[in-house]
Amino acid sequence: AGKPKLHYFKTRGRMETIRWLLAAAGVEFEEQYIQSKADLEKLKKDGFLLFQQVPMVEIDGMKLVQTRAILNYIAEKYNLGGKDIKQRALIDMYCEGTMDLNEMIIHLPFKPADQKEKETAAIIEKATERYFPVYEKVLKDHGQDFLVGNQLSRADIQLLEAILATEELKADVLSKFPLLKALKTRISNIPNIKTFLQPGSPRKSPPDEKMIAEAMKYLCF
Ligand SMILES: N[C@@H](CCC(=O)N[C@@H](CS(=O)(=O)O)C(=O)NCC(=O)O)C(=O)O
Repeated sequence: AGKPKLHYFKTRGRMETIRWLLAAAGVEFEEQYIQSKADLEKLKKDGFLLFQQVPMVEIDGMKLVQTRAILNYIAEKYNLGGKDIKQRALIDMYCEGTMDLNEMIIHLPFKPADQKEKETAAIIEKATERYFPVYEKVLKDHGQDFLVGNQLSRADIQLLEAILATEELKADVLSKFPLLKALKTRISNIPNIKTFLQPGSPRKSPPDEKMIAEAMKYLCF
């Protein structure tokens, strides 16, 4: 089978975590950017979008949609989903938490300008009062280099993505979380992830005003 092909906008949005997992697994992928309403309508008309939505990933002869389903497939295929049913349950719990935080962050740019400051403060509050304390305690109690078992899983990768996105909102957000700081350094230095964090990789930059205005034209948030 050829390389996976990702169908989405040239933005982070819901596709960015999929890019992270594929990159961490060392899997090269192609991207077909949706750059107009017509592009999206064509995918829908051609019957490629099961629920008329993107992300859509062409992989192993399938056209997968639904972000979680795509992430689950990639994690399973590339051994990032845990070794047994209990590890899988922990990984699912931790990933749902980081996806809840990440969901707030990806919707922030679409909030009205006069609500941005309040919304950003709410995200920082949730990150530092609800989410990061959980992962800090997990690392403390688990006593390993990774959140689950003693090997890299999607839980570590998705947490790193959420940490970096939160730091873009407030650079010192990890100031009270030494174990998360150490995890960030460890995971960022894993070769495939280090490469993904270098300029020129498929990693997308934070959304800018122009991108948002464009996306608003054909997205219904
Ligand atoms: N539950 C879906 C939601 C997908 C979704 O809402 N996609 C939006 C684009 S984005 O919000 O992910 O940027 C879409 O295709 N909207 C077009 C439409 O719904 O017609 C998932 O997780 O993939």
